[in-house]
Amino acid sequence: MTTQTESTYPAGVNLLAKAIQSQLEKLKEINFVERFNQRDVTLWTENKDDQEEVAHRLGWLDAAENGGQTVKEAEKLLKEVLSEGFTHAVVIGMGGSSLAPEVYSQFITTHGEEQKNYLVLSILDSTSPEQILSLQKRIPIDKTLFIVSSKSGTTVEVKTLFAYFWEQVSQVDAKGAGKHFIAISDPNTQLQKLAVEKGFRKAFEADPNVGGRYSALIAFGLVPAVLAGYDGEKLLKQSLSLSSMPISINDAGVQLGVVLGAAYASGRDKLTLLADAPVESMGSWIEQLVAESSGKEGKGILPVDVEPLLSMEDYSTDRLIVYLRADGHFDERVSELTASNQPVFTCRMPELYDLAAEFYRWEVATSVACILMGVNAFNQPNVQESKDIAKQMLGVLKAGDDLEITEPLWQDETLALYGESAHKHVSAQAYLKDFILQGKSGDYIALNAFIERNEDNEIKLEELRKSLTRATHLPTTLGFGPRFLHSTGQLHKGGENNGLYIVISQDEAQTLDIPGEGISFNNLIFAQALGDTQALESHNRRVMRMHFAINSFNKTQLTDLFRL
Ligand SMILES: O=P(O)(O)OC[C@H]1O[C@](O)(CO)[C@@H](O)[C@@H]1O
Repeated sequence: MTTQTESTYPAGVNLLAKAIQSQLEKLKEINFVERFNQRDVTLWTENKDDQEEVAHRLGWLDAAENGGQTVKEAEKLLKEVLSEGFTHAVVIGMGGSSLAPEVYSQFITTHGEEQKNYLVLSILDSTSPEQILSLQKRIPIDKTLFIVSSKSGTTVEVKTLFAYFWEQVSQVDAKGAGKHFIAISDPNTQLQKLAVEKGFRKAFEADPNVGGRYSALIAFGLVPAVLAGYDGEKLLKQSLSLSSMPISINDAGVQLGVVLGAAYASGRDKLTLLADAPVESMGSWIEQLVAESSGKEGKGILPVDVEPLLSMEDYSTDRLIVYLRADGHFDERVSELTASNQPVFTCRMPELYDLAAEFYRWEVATSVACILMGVNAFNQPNVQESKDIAKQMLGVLKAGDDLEITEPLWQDETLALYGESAHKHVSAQAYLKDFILQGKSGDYIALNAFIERNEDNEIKLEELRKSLTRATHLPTTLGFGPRFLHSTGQLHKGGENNGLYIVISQDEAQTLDIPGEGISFNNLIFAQALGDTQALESHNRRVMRMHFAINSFNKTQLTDLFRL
């Protein structure tokens, strides 16, 4: 085994040198390298049942070696659909089943010269009626291939979005609807059965020994990547360049994992991601991987993704900055951050196919950081809670009953506020100010918005993030629901109790029914917002829900509401 000292680490993290050294000693003490190479599941948990699960979650270590057949089948599929005139593809999936495809899709469009035979790939991971309809407007439905992706095959968003698009496709091609759909799922799931029943064009079986968030280099990532124009063999080869076992203490993934662990041990638990535009989506993928893997048992690394650029004095001292560098746009900013005493680690991705190695680096890094933190990187014990509450609410709505909603703290014709307050106030501003000013050093503010994820809403919420940090010096996060429930949702409930959660829900202008369910997507997204709010409350989190009337969110100046 090679020994390593902190001096082999990049200068950007010199500030963490002592902590890095002590994490390296910790790894040596536990005989990490040998045990990792033997796939010793006790590295992650002492619980026997959990160890059994971990044993079925390490398949990602062999993904690059085993992916050849999937790539061949995906290439054959691409040829076939192109020859039949298909031009577009849409991934219907959540979390691990959709975030890597989003990264693949974004990065290749910035390398147009490498994209020869391909389908225009979009991702649908929302139950917002507006978002579903706006995607539908952007695709020629008769020339679109729907990729229904779900490891478990039972995820509610995937099932309902499939039902909707199956009906839409059937209206233009009643007999041949199945030809517009493929499935990616573990063997023998409900989704695999559905694919047979409905005559899907193809169903890919994913490796069941790989968890959702570690699936970028198996069928869930590879099939959409090939359809988007990547050379699948090249992706696998690039990933192999980093992933050939046995692992060593000097490997890029181990190094990043040690930095994450050292930052966490030094109280820098806010992993601030700075990403160049071509790889901006990589931030969401890392967010899920790191938050869902580490955020449990009162611990966790909080990814702070797509944060608006702040003045140097607004960056709190609980941060580690990681720069995802594709074109060097943020080089100057990185110098400024380093000069103002922030540790910065840079991941370089100048070439398209660097992506594959980068996915692998982060998978190793996350699993190593979790060992150092003493948490199991491969389970998500709190994800089910919001889903259960939402399911129970949908049962109530299906039975034709009304949901029981607590009295608002405050209400006018555009907005209602729900939460707890020690004081009575006469304005929404005063309640919101009280809520935010509970924040103290080490806390963060999370905006959990169950609305359409589009540019206008992103800009609006970005402005709010900026003004919240300016006033409080706290980091902010932004998650669109239900997408974030499959990502940071685990950490919100299972991690440290240091978040202030602002849940945003709204009445949407248009109603969109879910075929065969007797309820609408409007009901579903609302139940998901309420379900998550209640799950957060049950963990004694500080939560304020803002519910907007139809069209009111668009018209409200959020920074006026939050006058701090
Ligand atoms: O692929 P599935 O089974 O639909 O799950 C989607 C996502 O949901 C989660 O299980 C948790 O919400 C993620 O870990 C996973 O990536």
